[in-house]
Order: sequence, then C-alpha cells, then structure tokens
Amino acid sequence: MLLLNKTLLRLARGLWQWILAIAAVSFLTLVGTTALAEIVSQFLGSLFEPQVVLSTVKSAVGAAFLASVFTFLAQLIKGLIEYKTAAKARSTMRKTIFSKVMELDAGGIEKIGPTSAITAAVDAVEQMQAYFSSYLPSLIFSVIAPIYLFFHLKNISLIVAVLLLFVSLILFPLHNVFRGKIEALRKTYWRSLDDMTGYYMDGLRGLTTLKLFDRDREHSRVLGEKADVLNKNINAFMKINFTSFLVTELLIYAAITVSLVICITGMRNGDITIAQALTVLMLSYSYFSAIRQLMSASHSALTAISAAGKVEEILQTDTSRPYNPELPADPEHFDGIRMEHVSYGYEGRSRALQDVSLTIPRGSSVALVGLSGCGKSTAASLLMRFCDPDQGTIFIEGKEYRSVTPQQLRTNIAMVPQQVNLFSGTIRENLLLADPNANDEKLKEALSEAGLGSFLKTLPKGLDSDVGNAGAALSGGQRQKMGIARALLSEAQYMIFDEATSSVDPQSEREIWETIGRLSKTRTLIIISHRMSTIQNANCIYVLEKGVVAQRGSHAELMQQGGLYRELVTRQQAMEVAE
Ligand SMILES: Nc1ncnc2c1ncn2[C@@H]1O[C@H](COP(=O)(O)OP(=O)(O)OP(=O)(O)O)[C@@H](O)[C@H]1O
Repeated sequence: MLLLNKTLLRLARGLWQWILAIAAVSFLTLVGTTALAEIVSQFLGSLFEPQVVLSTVKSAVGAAFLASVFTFLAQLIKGLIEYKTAAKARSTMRKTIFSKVMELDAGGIEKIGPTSAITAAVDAVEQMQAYFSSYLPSLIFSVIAPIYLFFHLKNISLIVAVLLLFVSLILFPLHNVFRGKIEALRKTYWRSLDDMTGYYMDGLRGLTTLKLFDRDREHSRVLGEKADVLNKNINAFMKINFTSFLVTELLIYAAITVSLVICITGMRNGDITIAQALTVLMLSYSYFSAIRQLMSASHSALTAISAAGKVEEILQTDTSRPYNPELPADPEHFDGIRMEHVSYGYEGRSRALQDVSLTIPRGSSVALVGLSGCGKSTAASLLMRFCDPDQGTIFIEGKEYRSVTPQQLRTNIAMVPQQVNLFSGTIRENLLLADPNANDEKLKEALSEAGLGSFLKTLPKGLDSDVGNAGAALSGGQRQKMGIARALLSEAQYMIFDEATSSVDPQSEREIWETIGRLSKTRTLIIISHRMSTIQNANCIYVLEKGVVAQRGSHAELMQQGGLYRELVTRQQAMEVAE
C-alpha cells in the first residue's frame, strides 16, 4: 500500500540524506505557511477589535513579509535539492546498471536481451528517479505534516484537529484502492491500443495483399471494432480516474466544511475567536496539500516500480563464474581440451548439446560442422566458459575447467567470432584491448601474422589510423583480420574460429583461410565453418546433428563412411558448381 519496493529501496542507499533533506525543507515550507496563516488570521481578527493601531498593522505586515520570504526561500531550496537528488539518483543507478551489464558474459547478455539492457539504463532510470526525488520525500512529509498541524490546531479545537487528521490519514489508503483499479484499467487500455496499432500496421504493410484478395473492407471493419474497444477502455479509465478525484475532493471539502461549522458554533459559544476560526480555515487546506502531493507522486512511484522490475532482472543475473582449485584433475591427463559427456540446454528450450564427448589434442586442428542449429556455437560458448555444462565435464591440459581462474582460461583460449567488434578509436587502441602492454613491434607482428601487414603499410598514420565508428572505416575482411590479430596478441594456445569468414567477400575469405592455415602450425585451432571445403585439412572433424556427435574422423575417413558429412560436402559442391 505504501508502494515500497525492495529494488528501489536498495538503490536508494546513497540517496537517503537527499530524500530526508527534501522532506525536511518541505516541512520548513509548511512551518512558513503556517506562520503566515496565523499572522494573517490574527491581523484580520484584530480588525474587528476597536483598539487597532498603526503599529499593529505595521508589525503584522512585517511579520507576514518575513514569513513569505522564508517560505519562498524554503521552496526554492526544495526545488534545488529535488533537482540534485534526481541527478544523483540517475547517476547512481546508471553506474550500478552499467557495472552489472559489463560483468555479464555472452550468455547473460542474450538472456536479458541487449534492448532490455539499453532501456533499463535509459528509460527505466528516468522513470525511477522520480521515486527518490518526489515519492519518498512526499511519503515522509505526508506523515509529518498532519501531525505538525494537529498540534497547531488542537489548542483551538481538539475535535477539528482530530477530524482533519483522521480524514488526511484515510485519504491515501482510499486513493490506493482506486489506484489498483486504475492500473488494471490502464493495462487493458494499453493492450487494446497495442492491438489496434498492430492491426493497423499489418494493414498498412499488407495493403496490396488485402486489395489483391478483396479483403480491405473487412480489414477496415475489424479495425473499426478495435477502435471501439479502445474507446470503451479509455472511457472506463477516465471514469474511474474522475470518480477517484471526486471522492477524494468531496471528502476533503466535507472535512473542511464540518470544521468550519464546528468553529462557527465555537465562536457563537465564545470558545473560539475570529482569528482562531480563520487560522483553522487557512490551515485546513495545508492539511491536505501534503497528501495531495503524495497522491500525484504515487503515480510516478507505480511507473518507477514497474521499471524497477526490469532493472531487478539485470541485477539478479548471476555473473559469477565460480572456480574451485580443489576440483579433481583429468583422470586421463589429456594434453589438450577434452569434453566428456557434456549436455547443455538454454532456459526453457530442449537440449542444444546432448552427451557430447570430444577431444582437441594440443597442436591439432579440430573442426565442428553440421546443419544450422545443431549446436556448434553452443559448443564454442562452453569452451569459452560463457556458460557451464548442465551435465558432464570439460578438462583443459589435465585440469577441470572450473578449477582454473577465469583469467587463466582467457589467456589460454581466444575466440574470433562471426562479427568482430571494433570500438571507435585507432588500430592501436583496438589491439591493446587484448594486450595493454604490447609495444608497436608486437602489434605490427600480430597484424602481419593476421594478414594485415601490407594494408598497414598503405596507411599514412599506421597504427594511429582511425578505424571509424565501430570499425566502419575498415572492410568486413579487415575487421575479421583485426579480430585475428587481437586473438594472436592474447598469446592464447587455443583459438576458436566461429564462422570467422561468414560475412566477408570471397577474396578476404581466401586470405583469412590462408592465415588460419599458417596459424595451424603453431596453435591449436577449433574451427567452426559452414564451408566444407575449408575444414578438409583439419586433423579431426566432428559432425554434430541435433546436438549429438553423429560422426567423427578425418575428411577422407568421413567421405568414405558416407552419412551426413558426405551429404553436406556433396550438396555444397553442387551449389558451388551452380554458382
Ligand atoms: N541464447 C539462446 N537461447 C535459447 N536457445 C538458443 C540460444 N542460442 C542458441 N539456441 C538454440 O540452441 C540450438 C543450438 O544453437 P547453436 O547456435 O549452438 O547452433 P549452430 O550450430 O551454431 O547454428 P548456426 O550454424 O545457425 O550458427 C538451436 O536450437 C538454437 O535455437
């Protein structure tokens, strides 16, 4: 009911002093307003007394002026602190989200979805900051203000003070009853809006098809029905909003009217003076301003809470890659990488890999092939330890994968992905990501080994040449070669090429395969490629089918065996001839 949210309260940790400062300055504003109300009421009350003198007028005006200046300054300061709190909240939340997102590995990013990661850091943060700069201070203030005013009014009339306090305390729970209904209707309204917009978009995109089949009038009729449903939902939403407003305002004005009736009766009986009655009239409005402020802030709080849900999903993602040096070593003491009965499935999906065993002897080249979706990239992700097997074990040079620190693993295994990511900056800056201590000679050596030596010589600025936004100033082939150069700089013994030439032109593809051929003399290569002609020299080829190892052997052995491998090779040869 108080709209307190665990995620938001956790994020508010460094912000409490600011939140309390806003509530405190709001309270000072109330103190100023109360003083002003009392000064004005006393002055107006004194006008009815015969002995009014100029000095009374002067001191009343002076006091009213001071109270006004005080209130104005308090309000100004409140605005400034609110602004500061919003800025601080944004910055704190963005830093928390950014540092978590940067901890995610490939599996984690896919699980959340890159779009969610962006909206969490941009939109959600904007929505959540209002919770700290507006809702929480209003909540605190809405508790203090009625109590403060109660103590002010109780000396004039206890019954009025109790009545106003009671009504101000029940307003927020009552408002929440309406709010629950409003939120449910808002969801229905958004759904019908989405439904209508989606149908409208479908119609626009497929207008020619609709006309071809003479279905445009029917489409227009359904669209009209959807527009009616939307209208009905908007009306229901507005009706409940208006009812909520009406009930709240009626209660407030009823409480004020009853208070005035009590004051007038008191005046008649001589228990209450005119000045006191005027004070009640003026302060009764202040009684409800805090709760009104809270009610309007509670709308932002609800938006903030739903945004916090998205952020919580990111913050809760497990980014730990625990390692335990005590895990038992490989009983076979295999010199290389070995997968033993490994199974892995993505959340909510059937197994992507099932009981896969494979060996990658140090110094060899091993290829993984198979139809799209057979699990090749999943095997690469497991080898990079972007994820851990659900069942089975992976060993590297006699050690259990999870007994090696993530840093050690990264220095042993590098990957050249399908799309190499380059950052805006120079060639040097992009290469230093892999080895921050590398000197120019080493960088040039890696570039030349990756097949970029002659290209570098053509650049007037050499290593200081700009690669453009996300590497836009380089060709697709050059970007992939930069990825290879980076992998070389990491000095990893094991290198995974996951469809490293799938997005480059035939000339670059040939050059990259030549480079890979050279690398196979000094490194252990794990090659994933859909081009069967490129992996024929691999020492061992694993053919995956629906997540299972269907065949294994050299090219010659597999061609002799027949089965899926020979089918894939023959099919591709036929396609190449046709091209
Ligand atoms: N992040 C993911 N979430 C859920 N399922 C996934 C995810 N990544 C892959 N899969 C599923 O796992 C299976 C194996 O996918 P994987 O990418 O390993 O295949 P692949 O052989 O590399 O395919 P391709 O040759 O098309 O790249 C597929 O059914 C795929 O839909």
